[in-house]
Amino acid sequence: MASVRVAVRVRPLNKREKKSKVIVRMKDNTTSLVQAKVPVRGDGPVRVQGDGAKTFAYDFSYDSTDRKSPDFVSQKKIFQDLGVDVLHAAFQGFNACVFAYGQTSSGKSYTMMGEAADKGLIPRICEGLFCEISARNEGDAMSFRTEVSYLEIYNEHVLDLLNKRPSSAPKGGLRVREHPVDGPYVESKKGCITPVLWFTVVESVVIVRWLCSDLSRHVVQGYGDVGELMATGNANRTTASTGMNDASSRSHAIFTIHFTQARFDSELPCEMLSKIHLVDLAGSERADATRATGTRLKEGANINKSLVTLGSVISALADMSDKQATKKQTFIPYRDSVLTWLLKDSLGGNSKTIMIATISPADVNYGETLSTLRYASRAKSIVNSPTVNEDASVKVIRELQEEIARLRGLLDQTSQEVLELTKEWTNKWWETENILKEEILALRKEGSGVVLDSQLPHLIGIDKDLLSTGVIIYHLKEGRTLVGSDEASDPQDIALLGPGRRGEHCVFENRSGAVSLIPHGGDAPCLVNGVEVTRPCQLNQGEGAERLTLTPCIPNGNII
Ligand SMILES: Nc1ncnc2c1ncn2[C@@H]1O[C@H](COP(=O)(O)OP(=O)(O)OP(=O)(O)O)[C@@H](O)[C@H]1O
Repeated sequence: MASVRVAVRVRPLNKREKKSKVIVRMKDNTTSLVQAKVPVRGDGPVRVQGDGAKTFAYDFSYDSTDRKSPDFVSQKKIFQDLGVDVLHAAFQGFNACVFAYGQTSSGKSYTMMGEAADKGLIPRICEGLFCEISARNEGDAMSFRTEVSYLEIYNEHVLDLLNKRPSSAPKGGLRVREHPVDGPYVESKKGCITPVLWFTVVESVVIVRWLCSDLSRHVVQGYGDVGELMATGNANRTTASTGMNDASSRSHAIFTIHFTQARFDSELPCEMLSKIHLVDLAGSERADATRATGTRLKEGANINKSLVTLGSVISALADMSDKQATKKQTFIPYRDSVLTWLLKDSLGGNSKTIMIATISPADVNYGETLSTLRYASRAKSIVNSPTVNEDASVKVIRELQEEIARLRGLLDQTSQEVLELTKEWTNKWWETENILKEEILALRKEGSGVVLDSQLPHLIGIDKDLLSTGVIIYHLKEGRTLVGSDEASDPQDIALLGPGRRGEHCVFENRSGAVSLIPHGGDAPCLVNGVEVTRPCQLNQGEGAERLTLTPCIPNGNII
């Protein structure tokens, strides 16, 4: 979201205003209209207006009344404040718009186009654009393309200022249509859209698009090209001498720079398109002040009509921003004039927009100046929603590439997990197999039970607790297997735990599979099938296995 930024500029008194009083004061970013005693026209008797100073705050207040004053604001300063921001926005891929608004002869054309000796914002922005392009061309692998178009809206008709051949201009002017994504554009009156093949070359890759606009677009390579086109367009623009201005613009003029940047970013195509609209509006005028008749009067009426619509659009957008909290929808009358329709994106849409309100310093223009300042103040509340304009197909390619990369990552991660799980499982499998092999023990399922097959004589320790599932197998190795606790002087093969254990409890002697129990006697009782033995005795294995009780430590032990 970005609010429309508003600057107010006051020009010097002109020769028609030499007897007038200066009623505009500027301090920092505020503009004040001081008390004026001027006759106000109306149906009734002439009144004198002057109800105290009115002060407004803007983003910038530019005092250009007196070149000798230390506060004088030059064309250069205005470019530095506003034009540089427009260029930043364009290089970031945003649309931008600067429009000059104000009564006739207040200095709109001077601010936007300027004079040969004192260039205005449009030529300075173009110069700055090419300066920045050549600086960037040296650094990165970015490719730039700049095209310009220049149109005027004269008596509600759109005319191409760069292609004014009578044969090419449809009667009634070019028509404005609206693209669902790109917004309003200009096409031919007949409704047939002439496609134009458009391409950019980035590192030998050609990106091709069809453009559908009958408004001519001119590829420019440097400021020299733009300068020529500007001169052609300005010469073609409808101007006339009026009672207020010797060279009054009788049309609204829109100079548009279509700026495209293309490059490969980590092997992905990246293309940004920015539209910079630089608008010099015709000025509002009073027929009595301009002394217009005939054609000039009709022009003035059309100019005023479209400016009234512009005012309504600004008002509605400002209302909408105020109501934002209540989320109420407001109807914006964009289509009520060609001007507001073409500027739809710039006003409340996808653009970073700046309004320059130009005013006269003279008391005779009090009413018009106050009205301009009020409009400018309203415009400050307009909130736009600029977004970086990426080429749609390039955007899809990038999104798909990103999706592929994401899925690849996921696949790699899953494969790694599968590998690890397989390895873990294989290791376990081999460990179990080895244990089984080592102990020459096989598990065999028979009926509802499990049979332990072992070729070595062994003891099975069964827990006294019937619910316990713990079964321990002790293999009796060839030779002697010592049974006792850790209190014995020699380390014991089978360790007894619990109270009443003796250091050396008994010995199992295995001689080629024949196992004998050798008790130590005394207070280390050994029971075979419940009968205490005090001398060595042979034990059976398999079916006739004995039940041993080595009190109290191996609670029950069977030798199989
Ligand atoms: N800041 C300024 N410094 C010096 N002269 C200026 C300035 N602004 C305007 N002027 C002069 O005032 C006159 C009227 O200015 P300009 O033609 O720019 O007004 P405008 O608002 O575009 O008028 P219109 O709406 O009738 O086209 C011109 O002669 C111009 O040179």
